[in-house]
Amino acid sequence: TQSTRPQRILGAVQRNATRGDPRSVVRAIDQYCRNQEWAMNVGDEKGCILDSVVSEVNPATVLELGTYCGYSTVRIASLLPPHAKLITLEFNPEFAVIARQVFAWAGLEDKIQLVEGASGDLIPKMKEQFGVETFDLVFLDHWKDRYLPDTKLMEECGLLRKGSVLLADNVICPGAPEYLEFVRSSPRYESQYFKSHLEYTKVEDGLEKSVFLG
Ligand SMILES: O=C(NCCCCCn1ccc2cnccc21)c1cc(-c2ccc(F)cc2)cc(O)c1O
Ligand SMILES: [Mg+2]
Repeated sequence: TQSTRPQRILGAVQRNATRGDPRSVVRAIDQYCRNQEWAMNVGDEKGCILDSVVSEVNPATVLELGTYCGYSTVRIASLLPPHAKLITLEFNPEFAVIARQVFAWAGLEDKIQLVEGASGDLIPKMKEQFGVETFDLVFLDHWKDRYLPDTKLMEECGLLRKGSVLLADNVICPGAPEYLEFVRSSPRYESQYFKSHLEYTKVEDGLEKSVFLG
């Protein structure tokens, strides 16, 4: 039977990366997706911007919306301090199966908690079910039309504190126009655009970093 793209990405990791070496896992996925077949990982160019924001925030609690194969999850988790907590939400169970194996190959399964389901259902349960107070960093990389409603939902659920950082992928391509308009015009957010390119292409894309001012 035909393999899926996530299965082929996992195969590339298992063939080319070293167990327990997160950077080699990231490199193996980037080489496969650049040379063999495109996939919607944040990629190496935007990934460096992600790395710099994670290092600057040095978060104790991280929420990632949109796991896919776990590429950005591995990038983030490999930069976290020892007792930090990374929760990543994935809607597609097939993606979740692959991502868990990628985390294991990277040796990061103890730092990452993958939860399956829809953000709109899971965000209101974060405090009671996952013992989270607030998130220091949120990486938005799921359905682009959910960026804005989920940001408002996180505010309503008290999951953001003064200084919480939202980092959103794909604000140009595929685009999240309502989200961009909101964070750039709201007095409760300080936003900054990091111009880059759509993963593995020359098409413009970028990350929007927005600090919640409380
Ligand atoms: O669609 C994208 N990502 C979202 C995938 C689905 C997420 C589903 N999901 C996960 C957790 C979760 C929780 N709640 C609800 C839903 C949830 C995406 C697309 C492109 C892209 C594609 C084609 C093209 F021509 C150009 C660009 C590039 C990217 O970097 C992307 O990220
Ligand atoms: Mg993306």
